[in-house]
Amino acid sequence: MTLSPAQTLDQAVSSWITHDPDPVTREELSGLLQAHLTGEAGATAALSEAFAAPLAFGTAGLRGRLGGGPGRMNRAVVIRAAAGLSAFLRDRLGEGFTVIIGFDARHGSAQFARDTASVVTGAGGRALLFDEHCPTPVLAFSLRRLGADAAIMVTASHNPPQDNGYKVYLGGRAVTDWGQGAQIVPPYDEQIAAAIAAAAPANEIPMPQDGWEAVDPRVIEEYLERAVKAAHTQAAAPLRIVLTAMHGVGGALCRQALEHAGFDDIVEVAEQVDPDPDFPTVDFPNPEEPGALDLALALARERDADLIIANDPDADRLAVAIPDPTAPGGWRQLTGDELGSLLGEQAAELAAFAGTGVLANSVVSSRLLRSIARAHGLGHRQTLTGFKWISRVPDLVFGYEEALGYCVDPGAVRDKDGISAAVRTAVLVSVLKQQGRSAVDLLDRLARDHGLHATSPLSIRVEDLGLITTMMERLRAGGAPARLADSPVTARFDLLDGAPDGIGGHLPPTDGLVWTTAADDRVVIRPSGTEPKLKCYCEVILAVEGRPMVEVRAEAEQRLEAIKADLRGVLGIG
Ligand SMILES: O=P([O-])(O)O[C@H]1O[C@H](COP(=O)(O)O)[C@@H](O)[C@H](O)[C@H]1O
Ligand SMILES: [Mg+2]
Repeated sequence: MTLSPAQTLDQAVSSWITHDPDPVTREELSGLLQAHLTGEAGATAALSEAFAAPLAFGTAGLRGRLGGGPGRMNRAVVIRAAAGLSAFLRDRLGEGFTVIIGFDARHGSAQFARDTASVVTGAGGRALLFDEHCPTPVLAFSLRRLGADAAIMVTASHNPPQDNGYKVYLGGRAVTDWGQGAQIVPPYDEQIAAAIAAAAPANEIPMPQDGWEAVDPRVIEEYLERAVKAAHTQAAAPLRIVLTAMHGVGGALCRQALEHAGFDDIVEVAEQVDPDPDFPTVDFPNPEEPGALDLALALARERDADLIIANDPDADRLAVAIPDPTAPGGWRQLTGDELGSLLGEQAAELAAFAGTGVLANSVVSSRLLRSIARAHGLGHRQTLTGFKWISRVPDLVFGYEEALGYCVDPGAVRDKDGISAAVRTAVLVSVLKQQGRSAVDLLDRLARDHGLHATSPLSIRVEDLGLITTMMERLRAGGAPARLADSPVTARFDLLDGAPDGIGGHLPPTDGLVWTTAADDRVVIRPSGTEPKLKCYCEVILAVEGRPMVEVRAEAEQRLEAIKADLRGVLGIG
C-alpha cells in the first residue's frame, strides 16, 4: 500500500483514498490531491511525506502525526496494524487468541482502540477493551494479570497533540521467555510488520460492530494495590506533594496510589489534572522539556511543598522535583539518571537483603547504576534504549532509563511505570525526611562512594527527518572529534556493530555512536525512535575526594557544557 517505484504519487494517493474507511482523512487526502494536481508545492510535499514509507515500529511501537496516508496515524493504518497483529497471533496460536486494548485521551485514541477491538474480533480473536482511557502501565499490568496473548496501547505518550501511536506488547501463549508482557522486539516486530504489509486494504478487513468484551475494572484496583505494595513500606514522615498529570490520564490513579501509601496532603495542579488532548498549558507535554513543570513549581513554592510528582500524559514516565536551597528558585528537578540512581540504590539494598537480583539501564543512561549494583554484589545489565529491552532482562529487580522511565516492580509491569515509581519515590523521600535527610543528601553520598556521575542531554529537533540521517552520516564519515572537553577521545563504538552488554555479550545492532575520553567522559549519539530529534547523551564522572559537593557539581556542569559546545561544533549547529 506504499509508493512503489512504478507508481506515481497521485496513483498511490488515489488508491489509498479508495480504501480509506474514514471520511475525514479521505476528504483531507482528496483536497491535498486536488491541490497537488494543480501544482501546489505545499500539497505535493505533504503527500510525499505521508506516502514516503509506512509507519514503522520504533522505540515504542508505531508513532506519528495524525492525518491520512500510510506514513501517518489514522484509522486505515490502525485497522491494518490490528489486522497484521491478529494474523501474526492467529498463525501462532490459532483462533481464540486474546488481545487487551487500552487507550489514552488523545485525539483519535478511543476510535483507534474500538477499531482495533473490532478487527481482532473479526479475525477470530477475543478482544478485551478498556471502558475508559487508562495509563499505559495499567494496560501492561493487565496483560500479565489476565494472561492475554497481546496488548495494544493507543498513545503517543508525551508527543505533541498532533501525534498518536500504537504500543504493542506480547504475552500469554505468544511468547514464553523473559520478554513476556514486554513491548515487541526483533524478530517479532519484523514478523508483525510483514503481516501488516500483507494485510488487505483497510476497507476490506472484517469489522463486526460488536463481539468484544469490556475489561473487568477490578484489574485497575489490583493494579493500584500492587503499585502501593511495590513500595514495601508506607509513608514515614508526612509530605506535602504537588502532583501533575500533564493533561494526561494518570492523575486520578496516581493520586489514589499515593493516598493508599499514606500520603494525604496532595495538592494537584488544577489546570493540568484532567485529560485534555490539546495539552493547553505546555509547549510539549513532556516533563523532560524545559517549562513543562513551571505550573507545578510555582504551586510547590506557594504551598511550601516537599515534593513534586509529575507524570507524562500516559503516566509511564515520572519527573520529580525537590526543594534545594542551592538551586535557582529553591527547587531542583532531578534528572532521570539521578532518580534512577536513587531508586536503584533503594532497590539494590532490598535485593541485596534477598541475596539476588539484577539492575539494568540503557546504554544512554548513567554508568552509576553499574557501580551501585557491584557495590551490593548484584548483577547489572546494559541494554538498548527503551523498556522493550530493559524489562526483558532476566532476574531484573529494577530498571531505569534516563528518559524518566523506571520499572520498580518487573513482576507486575514489564514496562516503565510512572505511578508505582511515584509511590516508591514518595516513600523514599518521606523515610529520608524522617531521618532528617533529603534526596540530595543521598545523591551526595552516592557521589562520594562512586564518583559524581553528572549527565546532560543535547537534543536537536528537526523539521526534516533527512537531516538526522545526514548528521549521523557526517559523524560516521568524519569520525569522532579528537578531543572532547579537552580530553582525548580514546574509544569509539559504532552501535551498528553491537556494543558490549556488560556480561560478555553484545547488544543487537542499532543506529548510534559511543565515544569515551581519557577522562572517562562519555557521549552517546542516536536518532530518537519516537520524535524527529537527534539525541546526544553526555556524562562526566568526577572523584569527590573530600571536596565540597557544590564545587564538584560546578566543575561537572562546566565540563558537560564544554562537551556540548564541542558537539555543536562537530554537528555544525553553532
Ligand atoms: O514515549 P514514551 O514515554 O513511551 O517513551 C518512549 O520513548 C523514550 C524515548 O525514546 P527515543 O529516544 O527513541 O525517542 C524511550 O526511552 C522509552 O523507552 C519509550 O517507551
Ligand atoms: Mg509515556
